[in-house]
Amino acid sequence: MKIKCTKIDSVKIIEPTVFGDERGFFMETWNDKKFRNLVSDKCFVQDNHSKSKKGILRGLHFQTKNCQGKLVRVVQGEVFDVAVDLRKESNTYGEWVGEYLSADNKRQLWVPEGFAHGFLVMSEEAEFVYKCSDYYNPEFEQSLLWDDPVIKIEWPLNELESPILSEKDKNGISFLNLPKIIKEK
Ligand SMILES: Cc1cn([C@H]2C[C@H](O)[C@@H](COP(=O)(O)OP(=O)(O)O[C@H]3O[C@H](C)C(=O)[C@H](O)[C@H]3O)O2)c(=O)[nH]c1=O
Repeated sequence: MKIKCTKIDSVKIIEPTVFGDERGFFMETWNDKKFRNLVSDKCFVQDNHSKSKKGILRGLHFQTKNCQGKLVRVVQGEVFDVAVDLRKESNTYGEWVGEYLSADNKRQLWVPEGFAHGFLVMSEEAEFVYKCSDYYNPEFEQSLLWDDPVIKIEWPLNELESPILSEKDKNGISFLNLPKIIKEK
């Protein structure tokens, strides 16, 4: 596996080693020992899987308690995946990074705790799977506005007027009104 840096120090791109043959391909999508040695000492407690149609934007979500680190990848289609640094002590606080993840490029993104995360579906359909370093805690889940005027994420909307959002995401909070992110478990 290859680990690549992004413009935010702790957000990493992971390119797994793909073994192709006449049957198709094989790859290790997660190996605890390699992940801990090369990426982060976090362990995972929950796997998630979602399917979305083109133009859907899920996010930008974060939890103010039980903050979740996420190892994300796409198993069908393509998304533009975004992480926003919400760690007040970070020198990249309020900055974002975006990467195209697809079933074809097999790239993964490590989104550490303390980030808001979301993605825009670029293909007709996309299936998104990811590992989380803590449990879902709806009581402490927040949605940061996808088009926050301070963060200024450059979503590749292309011909889309605006993305398709859940009611929760339509009513997200602005960066300037962020609650204190609580690190405790
Ligand atoms: C996240 C989650 C949701 N749910 C239930 C709650 C709702 O009844 C239903 C759909 O939830 P939601 O609309 O929040 O799903 P997404 O919009 O895909 O949320 C995710 O979107 C972005 C991409 C993220 O990074 C987060 O992991 C996650 O918040 O699943 C659960 O039961 N467990 C869970 O861990």
